[in-house]
Amino acid sequence: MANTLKKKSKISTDPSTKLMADKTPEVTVNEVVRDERTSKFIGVLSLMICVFLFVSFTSYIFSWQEDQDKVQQFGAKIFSTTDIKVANMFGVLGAYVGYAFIYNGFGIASYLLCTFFFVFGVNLLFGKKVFRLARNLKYVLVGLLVLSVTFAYVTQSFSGFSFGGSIGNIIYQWFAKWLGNFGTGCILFATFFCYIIWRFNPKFSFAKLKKGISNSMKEDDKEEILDEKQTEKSTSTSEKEKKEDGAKLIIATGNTLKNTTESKSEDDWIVPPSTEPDEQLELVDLDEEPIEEEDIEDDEPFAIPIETNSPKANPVNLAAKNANDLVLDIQPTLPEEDPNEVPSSIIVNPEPTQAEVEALGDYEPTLDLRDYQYPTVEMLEAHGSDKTIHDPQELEDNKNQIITTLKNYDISIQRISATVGPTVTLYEIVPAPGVRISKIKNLEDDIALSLAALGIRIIAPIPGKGTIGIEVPNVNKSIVSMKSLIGSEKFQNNKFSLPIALGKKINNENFIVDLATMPHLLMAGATGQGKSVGVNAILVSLLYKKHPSQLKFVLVDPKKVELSLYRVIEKHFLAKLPGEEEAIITDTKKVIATLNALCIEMDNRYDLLKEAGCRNIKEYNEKFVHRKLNPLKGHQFLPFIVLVIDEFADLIMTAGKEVEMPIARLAQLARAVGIHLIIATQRPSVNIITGTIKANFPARIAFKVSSKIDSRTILDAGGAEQLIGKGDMLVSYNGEITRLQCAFVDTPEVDSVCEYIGDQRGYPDAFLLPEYIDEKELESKDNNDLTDRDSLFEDAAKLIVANQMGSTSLIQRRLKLGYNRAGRLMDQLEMAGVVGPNLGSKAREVLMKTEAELQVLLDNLP
Ligand SMILES: Nc1ncnc2c1ncn2[C@@H]1O[C@H](COP(=O)(O)OP(=O)(O)OP(=O)(O)O)[C@@H](O)[C@H]1O
Repeated sequence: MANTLKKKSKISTDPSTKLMADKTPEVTVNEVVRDERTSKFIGVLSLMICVFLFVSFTSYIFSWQEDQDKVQQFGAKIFSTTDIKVANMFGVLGAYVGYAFIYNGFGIASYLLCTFFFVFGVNLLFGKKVFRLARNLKYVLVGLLVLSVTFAYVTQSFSGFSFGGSIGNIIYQWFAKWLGNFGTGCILFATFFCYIIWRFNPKFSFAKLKKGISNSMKEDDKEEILDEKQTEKSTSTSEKEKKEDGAKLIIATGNTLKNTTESKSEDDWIVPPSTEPDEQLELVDLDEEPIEEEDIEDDEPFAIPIETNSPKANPVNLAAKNANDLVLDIQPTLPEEDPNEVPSSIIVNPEPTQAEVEALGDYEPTLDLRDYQYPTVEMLEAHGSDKTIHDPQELEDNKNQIITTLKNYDISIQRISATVGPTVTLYEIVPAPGVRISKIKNLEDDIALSLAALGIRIIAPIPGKGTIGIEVPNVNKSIVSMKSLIGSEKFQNNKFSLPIALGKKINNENFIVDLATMPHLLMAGATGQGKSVGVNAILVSLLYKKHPSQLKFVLVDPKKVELSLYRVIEKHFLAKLPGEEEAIITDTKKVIATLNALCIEMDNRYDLLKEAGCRNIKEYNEKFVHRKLNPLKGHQFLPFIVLVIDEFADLIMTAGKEVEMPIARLAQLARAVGIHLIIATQRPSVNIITGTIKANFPARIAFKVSSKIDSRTILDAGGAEQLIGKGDMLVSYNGEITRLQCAFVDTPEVDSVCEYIGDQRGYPDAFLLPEYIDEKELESKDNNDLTDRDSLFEDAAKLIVANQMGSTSLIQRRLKLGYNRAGRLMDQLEMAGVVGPNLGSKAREVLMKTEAELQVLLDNLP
C-alpha cells in the first residue's frame, strides 16, 4: 500500500511502536511448530516410544504371568498404589501398556505399532521422507486386524497367553460363529493369498503347471522350453550389451512393459501408465541406490538402460532421456540359428486403439522421479526484518526540501504524496496548472544536487499517471528476502510456466513474472551491484516451482565460481554435452559447442512440433501427456531449457561471432520450443551488447552502472547510473521501466536448497544435449571414404534397419544431429549398401531387411 503524506498524523503518532516491533520480533506458535528443531524433538520422542513399546511388549511376553493379575486387580490405580512390584523391564508403566495392548488389544500383532513410531520418528529426525508414513500406517492398521485374528485362530487350542489379544479373539469368535472354524480358516487363507497377489503379482503359467503334472515332454512343451531358452539367450545377450555400453539402469514400471522380449502387443510403445502410481509402486520400489542388473528377476518389470555417455551406444538409446521413450531401447539380438526371421520387437507397431490409450490415462512426467520433494521455504532466511522501515521525520524533511527546491526554480506544485519502498521512496508531484513538464525534466540534475542525496531519479512524467516522480533513497534500507517472495501468495499460486521472483517494487508489491513470456533476459550492471544475487534469485525461484522432469539448466560460468554451487543438482536439473564430465561450462570452446548443440536441440524440437501439428511447447507437451503422440516416432515430453551465461562479455571478447550467432538464433527462435536465455554481463558496452543481441532481448535488467551511456546501452534510457547498488535495479519489461529492489538470496541459502535437491534420487546422468561436431570439420572429410566412417555410422545403420525407413530426418531426430551430419551419414549408408539411392521427397529404400543381415555387412566393412 502506498503511504501518502496525507496520512501524516497517523504515521507520526506511532513511530516508536513500529521501530520496537522491528527490533524485537515476536515468536509465534506457528513459527515454533514450523521450526526444524521442533520436528527433530518429536522425532526423538517417537523413537523413544518405539523402543519403550518394543521393550514393554517383549518383557510382557516373559513376565505376564507375574504382572497380569496385578494390573487386572488394580487397573489404572496401579500407578498410585505403593508397594507394588512388577517384573516388566519398564516397571508399572511397561506392565500396564503390555497388558493393554497385548492382552486387551491385538496380541502379538501389537508389535506393528513399534514400526509406526519408528517410521514416524526417523522421518522427522532426518527431515525427509526416509520411509512412507501413509503406506506404513495402512499396513499397520490392516496388519493389526488380520494378524490378531490369525493368531487367535491358530492358537485357539493353546491355553494361557493371549496371542491374538482380546480384539483378535472377539473378531475370530464372530467369524467362527457365522462361518465355523473351517470357514474362518478359508477366509484367512484367502486373505493371505490375495495379499501375495497384490504385493508380488506372481505369474501363474498353466502350461508349466500341466508340464509339472504330466511330467512328460509333449510337443507344445518342447516349443515352450525352446522359446524360453531363446528368450533367455536374447535377454542375456542384450544385458551383456548393456554392460558393455556402460549404460546405467532404471526400472520402468507398468504391466504393459513387463516382459521385454515377449511383448508383442500393439501398445508396446506406450509410456508406462502413470496415473496409478500406487499399484506400480507395489510392483517395484525405486530405491535411492541404482538397481543392479542381477537384482532384476524375470517377473519384475524390465530394466532398460537410459542415457549413456558412449557415442557407440544403442542408437535409439541416445535419444532416450526420459522414461517415456525408454521402451525404444528394446532390441533383442536376433538368434543366430534363424537369421531370416525378423524379431517381433523391431517391427514398428501400429498405432494403438483409442480405447487402449484411454485405458492408460494421462502420462505424468513427474513420475520419472516420483519421490522428488520440492525444497521448503524454511531453507531460506528472512535476513532481518522484511518490513519497510519508514521514518516519518525523514519523509517530512524530504517533502519540504523538494517543495523548497522546486520553488527556487519557480515551480509551484498542487499536491505531493510519498510511497515508501524497500530502498527508495517515491515522491509523486502534481505540478500547478501551467508548469511545463520539460522544465522539471531539464532541472533534474539541479534538483538532485539541492536534495543532496545519492541515487535520485526523476521520472517526468510517470507513464500513465500524469504526475512527476522523484525517487529518493531511504536512509534505512530494508533487505527484500527471497523467503518473503517465495512464501508469497502470488508466487505459490501462480500458473506461470517458469515463474521467477525478481524483487519488490517501490509500492512493496512483489514482482513475479513468467520467464516463458519474457522470453529471454539480459542482465547488466557494474561489478558488485547485485547481478550474481539476481541470477541466483532467478534460479532459486525456478528450483522452488519446477520438477526435475520439467526443467533443465545449461549453466555457463566463465568466472568459474559463480554458479559452481549448482553442481550438486547435475542429475536433477542440469544439461550437458554427451561425454562431458562437468555440467557447468567454464571453457569458451565448450560454450560454442554447447550453444550449437542447443541450436540443434531447438531445430529437432521444431521438427517434433511440426510433426505433431503444434505451435509451441505447451501444446506439444499437452498432446504428449494425453498420449496423442507416439514415442516410437521420436516424440517425448520436452522439458524447458534455461540457458544462463553469467559473464557474457568474456565470451564475446574471446569468441566473438562464434558465440553471438548461435545466441542470436536461439534468442530469435527458441522461445516457442521452450528454450530461454538469461545473459548477464558487467560490461554493458555496445560491442558486447550488440544490436543483434539487444533486438532479441526485449526484457532487460539494469543494476547500477557507471554512466548514462551504459544505461542507454542496456535499457535504451538513462536512469541506471542513478541507482544505489546492492540489488537496486531497473527492469525494462513489456515496454515499461520499473524500479525494483532485487530479492536477496545468500550463498548458504542457495547451498542448502541445492543440497536438499542433490541429496534426493536423481536421473542416472545429467540431461544430454545433442552431440555437436563442427560442420567445417565434417566438410573437410571425404564422404566417399568408407574407412573414415562417422562415429555414429553403426548406430544410424541399426536405427534405419530397425525402423525400415531410410529417412535423414529420422537419423537427425533420434540421434540428435544437425542436418549436415545426418545427410553425410545417409551418404555413407548408401555407399555401404544399407540404403538405396536418394528418391527425392520419398524415403530411401532400406536394402538390409534384418539386423543379422546388417551385422554381416558391418563385420565385412573395411
Ligand atoms: N538484492 C540485494 N539485497 C541486498 N544486498 C545485495 C543485493 N544484491 C547484492 N547485494 C550485496 O552486494 C554484494 C555484491 O553482489 P553480487 O555479488 O551479486 O554483485 P555482482 O554484480 O555479481 O558482482 P560481480 O560482477 O563482481 O560478480 C553482495 O555480496 C551483497 O552484499
